[in-house]
Amino acid sequence: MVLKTIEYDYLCKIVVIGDSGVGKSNLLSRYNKNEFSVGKLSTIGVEFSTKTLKIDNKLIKLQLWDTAGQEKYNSITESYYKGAIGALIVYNIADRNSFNNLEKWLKKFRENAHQDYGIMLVGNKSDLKEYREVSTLEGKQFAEKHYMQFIETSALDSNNVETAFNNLFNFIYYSLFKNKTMTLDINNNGNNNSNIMVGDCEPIQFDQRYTINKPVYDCC
Ligand SMILES: Nc1nc2c(ncn2[C@@H]2O[C@H](COP(=O)(O)OP(=O)(O)OP(=O)(O)O)[C@@H](O)[C@H]2O)c(=O)[nH]1
Repeated sequence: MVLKTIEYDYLCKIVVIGDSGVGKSNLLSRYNKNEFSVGKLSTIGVEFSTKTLKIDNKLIKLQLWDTAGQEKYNSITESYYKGAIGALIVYNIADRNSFNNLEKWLKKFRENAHQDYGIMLVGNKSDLKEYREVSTLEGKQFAEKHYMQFIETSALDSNNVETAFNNLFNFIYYSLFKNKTMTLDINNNGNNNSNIMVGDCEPIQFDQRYTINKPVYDCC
């Protein structure tokens, strides 16, 4: 008999999307390994990493899919959204074009992902202050209009990188398991939980481990 070790209670797939060069791979390597690289080659297709978090005594394994931003990979990367329940949509605050393309990325995600349980809009390269082309207010307003959280980060100097990922995971976790009312922490004031209002229903029941694909979502 083979005894299988339970490595996690739930597996969640999250994609990182946005134009080529906005810093998706570096945000992930900063978050996962505290590393930053200059001149790394563009991602080909997709790369992924995993992270396991313990929340409310549950082990949540996160699969973070780093997709290629280059147009030529568009048709294949869309297939990688399958089963995803959350996303970080990234633009570069010093590149107006990458901001103008956000609607396109959002549409692709909402059309191809399993479900939208949470999206974090990330304005990366906040260290490039003197080259800024997109104001913080524009970022916030876009996020509010499209029901996303918002944060500005720098993979270069690490500013807000951990907060961006952690706030998104918190948001998704509570949307999935507690079915609560939430207000978005658009200002990201640093306290991950202060904006979360817990509803009074039971956690959603799943019929097996890795069942994020078919959530029973009628508890309230
Ligand atoms: N100044 C600054 N440069 C950054 C930052 N993040 C990434 N970069 C640089 O931007 C370039 C592109 O970064 P990547 O992380 O490869 O971008 P990507 O979005 O993964 O690109 P694709 O793989 O082509 O989709 C690299 O030269 C990085 O060093 C940042 O926060 N600040």
